[in-house]
Amino acid sequence: MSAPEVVVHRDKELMAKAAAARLITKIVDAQAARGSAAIVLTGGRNGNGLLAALAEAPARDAVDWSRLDLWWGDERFLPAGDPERNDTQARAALLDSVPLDPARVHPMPAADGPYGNDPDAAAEAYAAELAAAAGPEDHGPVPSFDVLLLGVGPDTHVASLFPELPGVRETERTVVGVHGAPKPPPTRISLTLPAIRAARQVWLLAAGEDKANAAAIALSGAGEVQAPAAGARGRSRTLWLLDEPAAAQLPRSLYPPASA
Ligand SMILES: O=C1O[C@H](COP(=O)(O)O)[C@@H](O)[C@H](O)[C@H]1O
Repeated sequence: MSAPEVVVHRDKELMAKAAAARLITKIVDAQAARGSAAIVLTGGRNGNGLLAALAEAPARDAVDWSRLDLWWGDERFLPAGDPERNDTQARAALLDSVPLDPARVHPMPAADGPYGNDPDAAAEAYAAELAAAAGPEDHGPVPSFDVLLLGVGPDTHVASLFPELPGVRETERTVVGVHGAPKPPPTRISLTLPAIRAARQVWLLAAGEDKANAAAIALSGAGEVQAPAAGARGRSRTLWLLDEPAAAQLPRSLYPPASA
């Protein structure tokens, strides 16, 4: 697992634009090297901000959208199309405006879908979908995602892994149903830390002063059960993309001066 690297941008708009540019480059490189790319999307303000910036970026046309696999790191377990679902928000921010192959877009099941109102069955089904997409070259029953995006909550949650809840302690399953999440809605589906750690690169996004304490805790040696963001690491790279307000409580030793 890789050690965290920190990049700080002036404000959240610049952070979103820079992250979008970085993601376009990663996708283009992966498609050139392997024919396709696999990305895991996150919900939340910063994840959606990145997608909106990507939609606006002229370089988005460098991506072959038909050779891109999209997965989700977590989902709010609500009916399909609900405005609070992460996939609904991602479609509005970017996905509806690019020529994706629908067969390569893998939303997590909805609460009015084939598993009914059973998030555990829905999580099991998503784990099976991931396992079916994994090949012998992959590291376990999930594909080797090129980039896995994560927003960081003010309480250090990532995906829908919240401090001290059972999901963050999971060591076997790749996807779990989440019950009683402290952030609404209480019922969710989430990748687990073992699934997150199968990604080549994990990028954690945090902007705004309400994220400063979470970033400082997670980057200062906290345990992953108390601070799930601390356990989110990529196999080859773990990148924290912050704006200055979110980085305000970090020791300066953690990042070089003023990235643009
Ligand atoms: O509920 C969620 O929250 C986190 C963080 O969101 P933010 O708005 O505080 O940035 C998000 O990463 C996750 O996907 C989402 O379901």
